Amino acid sequence: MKKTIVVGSRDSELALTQTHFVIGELQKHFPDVDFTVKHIKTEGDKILDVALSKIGDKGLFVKEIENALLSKEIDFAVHSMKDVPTAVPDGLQITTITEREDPRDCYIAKDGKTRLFDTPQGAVIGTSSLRRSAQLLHQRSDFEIVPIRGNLNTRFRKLSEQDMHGIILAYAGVYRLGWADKITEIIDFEKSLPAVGQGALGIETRSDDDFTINIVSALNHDTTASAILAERAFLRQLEGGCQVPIGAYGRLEAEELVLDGVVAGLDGSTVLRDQVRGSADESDALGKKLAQKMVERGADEILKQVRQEFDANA
Ligand SMILES: NCc1[nH]cc(CCC(=O)O)c1CC(=O)O
Repeated sequence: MKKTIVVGSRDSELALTQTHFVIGELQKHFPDVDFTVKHIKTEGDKILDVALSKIGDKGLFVKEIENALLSKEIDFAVHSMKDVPTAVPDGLQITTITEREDPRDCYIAKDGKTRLFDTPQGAVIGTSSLRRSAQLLHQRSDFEIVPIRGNLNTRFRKLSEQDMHGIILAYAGVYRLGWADKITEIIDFEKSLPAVGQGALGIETRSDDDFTINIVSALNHDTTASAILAERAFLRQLEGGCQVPIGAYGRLEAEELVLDGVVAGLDGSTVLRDQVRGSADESDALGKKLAQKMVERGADEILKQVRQEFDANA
C-alpha cells in the first residue's frame, strides 16, 4: 500500500534541514511511503523586529503548525524540542524524540579565534536568550549583551556587520546547517546550562493518527526521550516558557538519570543551580523534584522578580 504523508515545516533553512533529515531516516524504514513537505510561516518568523523576550508568547514557532495538524492539512511536524511549549494542545502529542545532538551552547567569535572568556573587558556579545545572558553575566558582569534575532543565517550576517565580539548559539543548529567549522568554542555545562530540550528533535502528530504514529515511532530514542521528559517536567513545574532564564540538562550516567537545572535573575547576579538523580523510569517525577528543591532555595522569588521586570518593560 502506497500512502502519502504530509509533513509541515517552517521554511527556515534549519527547520527544513531538520525536516528533511527526519524524512530521510523514515524513508529507510518505510521505503513505500511518500513524504511531501508543506511550508508553514509561523508568527515567530514574521515578527523579526521585536526581542523574543518582549513578545513573551509561548510557542511562537509552533502554534500555526499545530493548527495545521489539527485541521489535517499536515500529518506530522518536526520541531526543535526547545521551541515546543511544555503544554501540548488536546488532540496532539509529541510522539517521537530523536537522538540528541550535543546540547551545549557554542560561541562564535567575530575574529574566529578569541575564546569567550578571553575577550577584553566590556566585550559585546550577541544573544537574545535570557538564559544565556544571565549565566554569562554571572561570570562576566562586564559583558555588554546585545539582542540578536532572526534565523541562523541572519545571525551570522549580523555578526559580520555589527560591532560585536561574538555570538552564542546552540551547537546543534550550527552543526546541522554544516557550519561547525565556524564555531570558536563549545561552552561547558558548568558555564552555561542549555535550554530545556536543546539539541533534540520532536515529532508531533495527532493523538488518534495511528498510521503516522506507527511510522514516526521508528525514530524514537528512549534515552533522549527520558532525559527530555525530565527537563520538560522541571520547566513545567516552574511555569517557565522558552523565554525565561531557566536551563536544564538531563542525561543517563551509569543507568541513572541525572538532571541539572539552573534558574537565574536577569542581570546574572543570582544564579541558582542544583541537581537530582534517580531512575530513568521516573523522569517526570525527577523533573518535578528538582523544581521543588530549587523552589525551596528561592527559585520562585527569582522568577517572580524576572516577571515583574518583564511587566515593567512591556
Ligand atoms: N531558538 C531558536 C532555535 N531553536 C532551535 C535551535 C537550535 C537547534 C536545537 O536546539 O535543537 C535554535 C537556534 C539557537 O538557539 O541557536
